[in-house]
Amino acid sequence: MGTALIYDEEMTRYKLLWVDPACKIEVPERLVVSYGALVENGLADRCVSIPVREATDADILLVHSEEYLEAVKKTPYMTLEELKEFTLQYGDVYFHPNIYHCAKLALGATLQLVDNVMTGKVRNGLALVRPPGHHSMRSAASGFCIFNNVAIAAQYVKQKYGVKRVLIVDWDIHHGQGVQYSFEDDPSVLYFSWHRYEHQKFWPNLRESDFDVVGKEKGAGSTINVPWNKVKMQNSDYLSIFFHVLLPVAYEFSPDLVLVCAGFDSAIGDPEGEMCATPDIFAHLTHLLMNLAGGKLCAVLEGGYNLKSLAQSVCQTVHSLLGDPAPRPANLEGPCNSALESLQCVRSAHRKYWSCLKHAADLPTSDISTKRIKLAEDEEEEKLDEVEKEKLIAAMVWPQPVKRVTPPTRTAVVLPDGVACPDRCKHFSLSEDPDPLVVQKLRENFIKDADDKDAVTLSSLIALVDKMEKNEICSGLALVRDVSMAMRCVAQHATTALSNRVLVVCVGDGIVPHRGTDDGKTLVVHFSSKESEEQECKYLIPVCLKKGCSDASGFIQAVLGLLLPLGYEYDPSLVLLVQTPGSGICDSVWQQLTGLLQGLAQGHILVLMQEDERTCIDPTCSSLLGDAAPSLGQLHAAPPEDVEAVENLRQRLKADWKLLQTTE
Ligand SMILES: CC(O)(O)CCCCCNCCCN
Ligand SMILES: [Zn+2]
Repeated sequence: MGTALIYDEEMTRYKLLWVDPACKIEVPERLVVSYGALVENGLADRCVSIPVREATDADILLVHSEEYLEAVKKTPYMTLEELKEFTLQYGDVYFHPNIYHCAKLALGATLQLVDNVMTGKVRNGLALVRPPGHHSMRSAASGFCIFNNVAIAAQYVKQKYGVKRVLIVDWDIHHGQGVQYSFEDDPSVLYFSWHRYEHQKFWPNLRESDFDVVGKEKGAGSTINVPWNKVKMQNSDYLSIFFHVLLPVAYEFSPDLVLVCAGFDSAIGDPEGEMCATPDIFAHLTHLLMNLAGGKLCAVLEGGYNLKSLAQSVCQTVHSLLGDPAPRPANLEGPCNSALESLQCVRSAHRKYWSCLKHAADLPTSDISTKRIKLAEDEEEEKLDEVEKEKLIAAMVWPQPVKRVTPPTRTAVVLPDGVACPDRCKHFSLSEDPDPLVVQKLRENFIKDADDKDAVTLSSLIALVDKMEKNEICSGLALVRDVSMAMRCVAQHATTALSNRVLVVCVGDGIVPHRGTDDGKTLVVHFSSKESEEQECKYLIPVCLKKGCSDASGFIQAVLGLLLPLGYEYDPSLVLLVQTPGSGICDSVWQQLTGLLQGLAQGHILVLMQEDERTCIDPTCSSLLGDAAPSLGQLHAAPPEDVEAVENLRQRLKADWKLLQTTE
């Protein structure tokens, strides 16, 4: 299934008609450069183009009041003076004779997107719209927003499709208070937002944007606010929040649909956000959400005011929606102290609502709520000259995102004779006889007692890894007689011949390679149900889960809160995913794991399985080909000893692996 792109240039036909410093950044060029970049990069053509429609009154009244709608309906006939007058009653927003029309198109575009995703015409998509929506409230426009596109879309799918649970991820740098107000007592809509806050000093300066506002009555726990109390947040800060707050809760919540308030003012260079996360981070944020809800993800443009980082971030998002491998998450360090403080506060505030956070630490000693009051007092803090600051931010530079080309072959498979090659995959076997030298070396190192068949298989694997290195093949699956031997051989080849870093993920109680773990060339993470005799060290991490990998909840929480942070910080060039017999892992969990790991190593993942594991071939290939993994359904609480085991591991390893930190 494809990716929808919904855009109409009519939405560029309104703009600010008078002087207002607060609104001057919201310009038509935002859409022009975004759509232009998609066309220029050949991305628009790869999407399914869906036409916009005008939202109806009924659509708008799903969230907004009649009196508000009636008032907005009058604006097309107002004079300039009347528009200015009308605008004064709201904050940081402007009206224009054509903005009501455009607001109906923005909402209509959003609803077209959710209709096409919900009816299975497409898997996911992006609605490139303005005016944005997440600040507008039942009876008020706010923050450039007229109608609350995403909040209405959530009500719309609940009403029209009987959707039980909707996750809204708001990665715009402003708090979408309009969305929060719409669902604060509604447990069926989980609203997650991070936002520049600076202890309530940043717009919209609301007390209810802080981490301790979690929703009301039945909705308690279904509002997650992550305040950024400092600027210059980086990729590591954003990923830490995904790994240790959003993803664990999202998997426990198990939404039927994911809506994204896709604001890109959280990217570097933006005058509003003043953050330092690079556009390619949106490749990962998108990818990490794409295995939820069976892949049903609707991204709707909110903010983004640096025309260069906006266009790049939009392209990164669409690349990922199309299933293109993400660029490697280069040189991540740990979250900064301020981000850690927010992370700990949010996890602590939600401890009692989400079993995945049950073991979260208490509020940090330096309780940041007191800072809120103190800082609010000394308002006259020196304000950097606005113009100077804007010049500095506009002068920010960052590396051009790497080109994301999908290799000619997406997935190659090495199978025993007589096993059919799954469709869409390419059967891989050695074109010519194995190089005698290579075989000789293999014999010496790995296959003393094995027969010639092994030699051919191992030579095929080496050839396959070489083609992945050259980006001729993206990913691979091999069914082999002896997974441990194959694992050691591939790891050895990849680290020596190709001088790469290899992340080896072992699932099941097989044997793990000890080689390479001391010099950091290999990082081995081994999930099993048995206490390991292996000596834990920085690069050899045994994860012992009571029920092994058979308990979906315990396992997926270990993947999200432990394996992904390790993998992203390690940043391998190849991922080796090995399933040893008796792992007990079920297909859908295995597919989630395979899907999530493809965010690493530019998607270069080689899966090794025992040759008699025939049933796993199709689900594994489906995931390697970029199909979304099936939803795991609502997860019950993980076995307490597993949550504890992962928590203890994190505490022990966080000195070496900064992305594992969850407390100051
Ligand atoms: C969609 C959105 O969240 O990006 C809208 C942001 C509105 C910002 C209002 N204040 C602007 C102050 C200018 N320095
Ligand atoms: Zn914003």
